[in-house]
Amino acid sequence: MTRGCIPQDSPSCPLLFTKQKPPAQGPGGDMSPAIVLAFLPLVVTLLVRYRHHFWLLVRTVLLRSLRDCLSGLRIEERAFSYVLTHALPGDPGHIITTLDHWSSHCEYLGHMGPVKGQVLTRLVEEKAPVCVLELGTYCGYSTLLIARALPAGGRLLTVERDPRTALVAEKLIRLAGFDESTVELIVGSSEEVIPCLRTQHGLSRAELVLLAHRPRYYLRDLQLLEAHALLPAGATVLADHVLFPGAPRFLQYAKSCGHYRCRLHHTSLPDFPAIKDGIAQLTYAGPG
Ligand SMILES: C[S@@+](CC[C@H](N)C(=O)[O-])C[C@H]1O[C@@H](n2cnc3c(N)ncnc32)[C@H](O)[C@@H]1O
Repeated sequence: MTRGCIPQDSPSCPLLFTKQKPPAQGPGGDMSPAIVLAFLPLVVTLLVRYRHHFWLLVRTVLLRSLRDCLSGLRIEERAFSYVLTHALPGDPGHIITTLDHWSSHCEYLGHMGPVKGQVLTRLVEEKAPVCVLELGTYCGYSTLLIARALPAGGRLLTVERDPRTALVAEKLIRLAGFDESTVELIVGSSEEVIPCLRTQHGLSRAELVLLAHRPRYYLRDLQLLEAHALLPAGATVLADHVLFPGAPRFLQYAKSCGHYRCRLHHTSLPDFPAIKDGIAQLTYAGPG
């Protein structure tokens, strides 16, 4: 192998007469093995302590990306194919349990899951809302939970930003047997959709709102709902994932602004009981 440079000990090398700099060391290049060994217990402790988070990362990022590349489909599309071949059309409960089964045994879906699902179902049944608004449809799992618990004549508007995900959710919702008059799927970003809900979708108030899109947008969207007078006094706002990944500014606002009564349902991520999470339940006292 030849390399295109002048050997440094050659008489023609100009560097021979100048003081040579030591070659640059890479990061940690001159680190003694003793220092490396000193950090080893810390690294091992972190790996052991956060092994569940590490495994979650592997399942939701690495394995998912690999399967996306190999199949040419996205996870929601693969989940829908499974539902088509394994679930009973027209039976939302069966479709919901089929998605749970697929997520536990095949690929981690990152949906709400059965434990949080029970909290949601119980609240919808208890509050019997005429109108529900959901932000963050994803594949339609929580949409089906809400839709099947609605009182007769109840209506659900669900908002999904990603058109390809929304296409899957639309098919799943219709497969479960809900028509447009019961469940309307709106494709768009929450911040653009909320100001048009009254004029374009005939929603004057939502007695129950599920925030399930991105925790970092919860506060912004809650304030948008307030500003557009879409929350009647007594309305329930449920917010998923307030502890993991977490919505500290949203919780802080809800607890301190004086307009909400706040309750936290402690749960965990589906299939990861060691990763603690929570659903916040706010009760709106009205603007006064
Ligand atoms: C965690 S998933 C929702 C899970 C779903 N509620 C379930 O359990 O089946 C979040 C979804 O919100 C959507 N999303 C993110 N930001 C959004 C926004 N600003 N407006 C509407 N949808 C959004 C994402 O595309 C994703 O599909």
